[in-house]
Amino acid sequence: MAAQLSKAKQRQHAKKRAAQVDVLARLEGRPAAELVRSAPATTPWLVLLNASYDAGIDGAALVAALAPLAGFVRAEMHLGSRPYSFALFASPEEAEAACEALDGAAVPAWGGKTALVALAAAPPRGLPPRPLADPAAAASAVPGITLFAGFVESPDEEAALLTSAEAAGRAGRWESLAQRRVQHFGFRFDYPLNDVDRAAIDPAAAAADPTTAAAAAVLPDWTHPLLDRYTRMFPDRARPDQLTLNHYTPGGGIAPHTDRHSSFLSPVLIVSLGAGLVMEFRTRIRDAPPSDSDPAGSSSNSNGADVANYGTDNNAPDPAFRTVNIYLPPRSLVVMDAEARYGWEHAIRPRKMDLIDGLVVERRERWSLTFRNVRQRHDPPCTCGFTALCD
Ligand SMILES: O=C(O)CCC(=O)C(=O)O
Ligand SMILES: [Fe+2]
Repeated sequence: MAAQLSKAKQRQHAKKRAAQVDVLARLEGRPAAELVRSAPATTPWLVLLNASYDAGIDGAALVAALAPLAGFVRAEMHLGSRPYSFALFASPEEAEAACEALDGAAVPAWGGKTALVALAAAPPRGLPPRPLADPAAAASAVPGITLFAGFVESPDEEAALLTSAEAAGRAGRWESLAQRRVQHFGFRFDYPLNDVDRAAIDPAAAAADPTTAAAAAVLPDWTHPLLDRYTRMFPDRARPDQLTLNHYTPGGGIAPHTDRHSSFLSPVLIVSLGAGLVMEFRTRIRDAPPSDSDPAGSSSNSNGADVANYGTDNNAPDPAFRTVNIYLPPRSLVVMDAEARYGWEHAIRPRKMDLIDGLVVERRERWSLTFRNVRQRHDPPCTCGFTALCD
């Protein structure tokens, strides 16, 4: 520990540290001796006893204190409800030197807070799984998901899209829902009715080409470069004719749902703007009994207008479902097709932060463009076979 402390301060520090070790042992459900040890280090892990998102330190602040220390590899945080985090070093010796340097030091990146640090007796257990960020991993975990980072080609293009979206909003188009606000283009989704309104939004355009409603649906000019790009990537696919623009502030979200099968065809496209975010995908485990947070035992096929009911823990996955978290970076496109479109639900948990690469990152305002093709009366009905989710 920082050597310059007086004897009295050292005693005080040791007491605080012991109290935090007790908290660690209680929350981890293991004796302290299995969790922390005194020198020499036998593992390359440190326990940062009083540094976590709940303790007021986010991922960036945590790393700011650790990155200058020799051999620092990475940190592992919990999303919430723990006062501690973990740090991995390249060797036990480097972990020990880092512990010596940091324990008892006032850390500027933590607002001057005094660090309480211990050598870990074993690697951490029970860390939350990292959201998938790699497109290949996402595609194999949720069949039918294709993630394209950098679909919107530059921050400038992103800023221009957001300016256009905001301008449309100033024209009074925002519709406020429980945890987000939306604007519809082409065709409007009627949440109380739980179906798309098949009368195209732009009646003049519809009158100009009354042959098919799809041809008459007009998406705003500012979306055309994105749709052209998508059509070049997937020349065999129909050009989307419906857009829902969603706007979320931190803490907002969307309940688990599948975009209504009878309202929309496949695929569904989501472009993320302004900020990235972790999206939850889930599919019911066959034969799992209905859980408390899903009392009817039925999944929503509602286009996500309602407020999510996650029971007591806002972050715990529902055991009745196989759940996969995928990080959607800003400017990315995710295409949900096949099983991902029809057999899985997607959701955004209403919280203010996400766990990205082991670090808690505060959410920022996010806009998403959800492009779809309306299932018109002349289209065949859905025959997906995912009966629980199909209307
Ligand atoms: O904002 C998002 O990324 C999801 C939106 C969505 O699921 C929807 O509009 O149906
Ligand atoms: Fe959706």
